[in-house]
Amino acid sequence: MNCETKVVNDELHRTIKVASRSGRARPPRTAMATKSSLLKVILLGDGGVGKSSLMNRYVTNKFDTHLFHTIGVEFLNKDLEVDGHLVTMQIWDTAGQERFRSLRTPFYRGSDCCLLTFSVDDSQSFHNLGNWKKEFIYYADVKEPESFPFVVLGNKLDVTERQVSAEDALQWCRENGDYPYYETSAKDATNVAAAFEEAVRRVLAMDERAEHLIPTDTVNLHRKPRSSATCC
Ligand SMILES: Nc1nc2c(ncn2[C@@H]2O[C@H](COP(=O)(O)OP(=O)(O)OP(=O)(O)O)[C@@H](O)[C@H]2O)c(=O)[nH]1
Repeated sequence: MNCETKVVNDELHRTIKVASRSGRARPPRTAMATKSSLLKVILLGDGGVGKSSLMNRYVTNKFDTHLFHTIGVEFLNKDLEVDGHLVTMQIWDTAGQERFRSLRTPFYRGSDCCLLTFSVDDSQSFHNLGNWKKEFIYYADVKEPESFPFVVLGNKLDVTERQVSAEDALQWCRENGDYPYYETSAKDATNVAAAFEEAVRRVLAMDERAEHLIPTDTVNLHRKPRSSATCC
């Protein structure tokens, strides 16, 4: 793959695990931060739907018609500014083929957003979205799946023969958690940046909500004092 791509080793995996955690356990990023925050965004979906191509298109603006299947995981970083927030998006591309399952699942933990990807010319890849979501929630150990930010991508929009309609995809998104849906083409770059930026917006919105939930230790001033026990 591209020379910027880093094949993840165990040492790096440990570092990433310490840096972030799923289930929104870490403190929220400050609004309008001057320092860049690190966001881990993971691409999941069947083999061949175009996950590596989407990542490469977004980060390097290149497209390759003859990509090898990903084995395990790879990632690329991209710095960007979204709505005044500086972020470094760490995009994790995973192997979609079933035979590489055990090589990809250890890297789900710590993801801030999951991009569930299918190809609009492959109905099976669309029907498998639910399985990808389940696999992610289980291995990432997501504590609150209902509020976890998923974004759905229907890739290969440039192909002429579709097997999945936009209506069906939108319905799946509505019924499974009201997820944003983007139809993309890694080949001609349609909507690729918009989809990744939406992932960042979803994460930042989660953080802002978390900031408003300030836990307070309250004392009930109206509670009757317990009658003092008689001594001896
Ligand atoms: N026409 C078209 N082809 C695409 C598009 N995106 C990817 N492809 C092609 O689809 C094939 C598979 O793309 P990959 O990016 O390797 O797919 P993947 O999901 O990463 O596959 P795995 O690594 O096996 O999980 C390649 O031949 C790409 O050139 C697209 O938007 N349009």
